[in-house]
Amino acid sequence: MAVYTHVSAEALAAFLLRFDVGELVSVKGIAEGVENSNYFVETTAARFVLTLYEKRVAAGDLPFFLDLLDHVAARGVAAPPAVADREGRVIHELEGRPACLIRFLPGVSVSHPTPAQARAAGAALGGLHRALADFAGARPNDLGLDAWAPLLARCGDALDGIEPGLHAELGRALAAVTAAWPQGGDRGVIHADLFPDNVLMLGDRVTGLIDFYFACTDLRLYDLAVTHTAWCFDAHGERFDTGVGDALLAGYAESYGLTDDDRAALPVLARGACIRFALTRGWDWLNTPADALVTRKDPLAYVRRLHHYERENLF
Ligand SMILES: Nc1ncnc2c1ncn2[C@@H]1O[C@H](COP(=O)(O)OP(=O)(O)OP(=O)(O)O)[C@@H](O)[C@H]1O
Ligand SMILES: N[C@@H](CCO)C(=O)O
Repeated sequence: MAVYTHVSAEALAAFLLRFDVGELVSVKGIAEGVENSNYFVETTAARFVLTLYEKRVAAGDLPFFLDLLDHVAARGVAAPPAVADREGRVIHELEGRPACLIRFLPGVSVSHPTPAQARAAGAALGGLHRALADFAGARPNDLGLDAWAPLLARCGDALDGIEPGLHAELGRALAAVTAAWPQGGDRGVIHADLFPDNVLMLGDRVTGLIDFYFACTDLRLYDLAVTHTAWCFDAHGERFDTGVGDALLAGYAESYGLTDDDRAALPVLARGACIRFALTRGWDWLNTPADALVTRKDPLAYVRRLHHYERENLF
């Protein structure tokens, strides 16, 4: 579930009066997502998503995220900008939380992407990178390479309760990745979490890129590596789909370009991405009660992906 903060109908109707968006017709909590509270809101004029930012999104980062959405939406990326109220404000407070009214985008997230859908997603990521090339904002990646060793230490030996030897295994993998990490390379603002659940599609067409709340400044190709880890395996990380992987890269190459040097950098970046998600999932696994309403994501599904990238070059 992802409705942590309840918004009463009265509070919502009063909130909407600040905007030029007609009157409230219906509201419904959105079950998907784990970070924020989200509601579908329908008014007499249009449909919106109301997001109340919970503890993982720092209020101080909101201007960066909202500027980013505006910037890329203005350049034709299907990303949902926040709606300004009559006084031009986009960040509000509702039920004690920072809140934004976001434009609704059509489409659904696919669970088992086909090559055609992966190609479209790769092209959309390339389009996003083109649109971000002249974006002036910056935000450090607090879940980037430098954060992984401290996070591994914070998880500690408790990781071995998930799978015996996991702490040492991730330590070894991290040492190898750190030693091989690219020294240079094109940096910029990236999405950093473009999983299939953050891409809305109708058929083979991308209709929306959402959930930019991990966006940060890092190596541009790390974004493609993250996307590759998220799109090209079954949910357990057991089976790599070559057709989907090739299509994702082809879509990106058509849209942004992909040199031989880029391809050569991707394997280590993908191993790093696997460590990132194994660690954040591991941390959540160890710190979320098993009976919590939020579904915990399996860290081992990312350890299995890591093994694939360690065994062979998938690029
Ligand atoms: N602009 C939008 N238009 C249409 N649907 C949206 C929009 N934004 C979010 N959604 C819907 O709300 C769901 C949750 O949104 P989102 O992924 O941003 O939540 P979150 O709690 O921040 O996420 P996560 O757990 O993925 O980090 C999405 O899966 C999608 O169904
Ligand atoms: N997309 C991430 C959650 C947000 O970082 C995961 O699947 O682990």
